[in-house]
Amino acid sequence: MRNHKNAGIVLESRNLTKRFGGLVAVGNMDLKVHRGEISSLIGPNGAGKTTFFNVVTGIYRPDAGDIRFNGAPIDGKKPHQIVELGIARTFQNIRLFPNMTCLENVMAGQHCRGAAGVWASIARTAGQRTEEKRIAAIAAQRLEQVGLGRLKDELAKNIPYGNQRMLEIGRALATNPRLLVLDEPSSGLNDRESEDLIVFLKNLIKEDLTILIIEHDMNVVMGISDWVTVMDEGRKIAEGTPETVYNDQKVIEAYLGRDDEDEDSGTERA
Ligand SMILES: Nc1ncnc2c1ncn2[C@@H]1O[C@H](COP(=O)(O)OP(=O)(O)OP(=O)(O)O)[C@@H](O)[C@H]1O
Repeated sequence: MRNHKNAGIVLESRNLTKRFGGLVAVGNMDLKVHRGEISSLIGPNGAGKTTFFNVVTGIYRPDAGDIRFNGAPIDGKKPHQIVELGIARTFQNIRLFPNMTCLENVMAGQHCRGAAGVWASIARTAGQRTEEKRIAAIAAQRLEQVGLGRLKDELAKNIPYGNQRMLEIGRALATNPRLLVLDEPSSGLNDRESEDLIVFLKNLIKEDLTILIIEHDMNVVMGISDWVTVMDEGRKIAEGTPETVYNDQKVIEAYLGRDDEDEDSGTERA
């Protein structure tokens, strides 16, 4: 049985389906994310994980099924509305503004949340200057939190890759989310950076935050997750504690492919 840290369900999808033409990228996905936990979504390439995230964060409308955030339906809402409701995300391929400073990148995250929008803020009308200062102060705090305070005036394109990943997380945090959705945050990080990321994320959930993460690195998955859901070919094929899932035959087969390879090599999947 699952031993929940907290009984509340932050995010729930029921029968969620997204098709691309004849391809069922996500099919009848039921998923529950519990408050204050780190839930991982794993599965082989093309399993439908990012598509699931894209539906949750409003990039795609689902073809069927529904999604609830804190009990209220969110399917069909626009990405900025979903941010306003308290879901922030990062992307598999880093999406920063390369020619803006680190501080400006994090500030942009908050502007996306505000009613005025980023373009109005860039225009810097008199009435917005105070707001601008407030936003800069919050952004500076978030930069410190992700360990990049000293780089605030550097252009995003000039900082190391691992720092860019943390900058994206800082930008997401600046929207003050209740649920942080991270698409392969350890991708491209070295072992040391991945370990630091695990510690960082574990500390984050102590702040009453919930995390849903797509992750390929099994060391990260095992080290971080309270609960793991496994997708393959658009479907949920398993869920449970990291240990349960890691030893699940269906999961081992999904990672190895469905040919009759050496069965002992199941422990090598990652
Ligand atoms: N915009 C799109 N148009 C058509 N097909 C798409 C689109 N996005 C994803 N797909 C297809 O949907 C399926 C699921 O893709 P998705 O990117 O969600 O998988 P994934 O589990 O995130 O994979 P990976 O781990 O490689 O990122 C794949 O077959 C993919 O080719």
